Amino acid sequence: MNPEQRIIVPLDVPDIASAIALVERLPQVTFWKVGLELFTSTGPSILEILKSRQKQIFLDLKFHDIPNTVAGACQAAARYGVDLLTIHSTTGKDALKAATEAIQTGAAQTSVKPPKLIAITLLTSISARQLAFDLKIPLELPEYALSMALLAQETGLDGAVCSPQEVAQLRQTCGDNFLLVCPGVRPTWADKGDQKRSLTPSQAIQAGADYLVIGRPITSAAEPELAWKRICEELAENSQ
Ligand SMILES: O=C(O)c1cc(=O)[nH]c(=O)n1[C@@H]1O[C@H](COP(=O)(O)O)[C@@H](O)[C@H]1O
Repeated sequence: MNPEQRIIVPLDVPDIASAIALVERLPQVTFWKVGLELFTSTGPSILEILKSRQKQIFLDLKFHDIPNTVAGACQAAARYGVDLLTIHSTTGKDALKAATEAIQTGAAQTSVKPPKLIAITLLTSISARQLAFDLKIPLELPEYALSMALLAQETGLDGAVCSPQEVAQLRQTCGDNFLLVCPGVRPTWADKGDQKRSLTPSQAIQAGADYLVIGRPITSAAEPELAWKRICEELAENSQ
């Protein structure tokens, strides 16, 4: 895979017109993420639009509910024929297991490939301090993120979403066949915004990420195509 194909750009926009405008402005992007904002606003029509343009789709709905509800949602999502789908590790073993079974059922109903189901370990907007003092988790952050990834792996999920700061450890422990997707990635020249545990795109790839989710550094740039190009050039330079 060339470095550009490792970048997933989120369509974090409020409506379908803005989503189409962004997709048309960045024709080089092969992998788009549809998340809570856009899917809640447009429903599945945006997925059909992306598919008609031969794009890969990360449907990032971050499911978090009881096993029965999560299974129903996963089954429905898998019918769309998307490439990646998210669920929180903290739904627990029963819900994760139910989800892995449900995506097979859903995909079979529409004769599509099941999505890769990946687990959120710990949102990249949470700092070590917030984990300890707000969420009252009595573990060091890297240990917590790793335990959430291992829970997902043991339950049969395809991979995990983690911050670039934890990806090396997860790669080492979970092995090469476990898909690792890193949001919270920031080039040196971009604002961190609400991301708390970031590294640069090159650092994240070198640490073992399969895919990077990079949003605002590209989508909020005055000229998104130039920001995209700059990131791709930095990745290419550092992959030699
Ligand atoms: O699942 C995700 O993609 C995700 C998980 C996570 O822990 N942190 C995180 O930022 N994301 C998503 O990654 C994207 C990051 O966007 P930027 O911060 O603009 O680069 C957003 O669409 C988030 O919803």
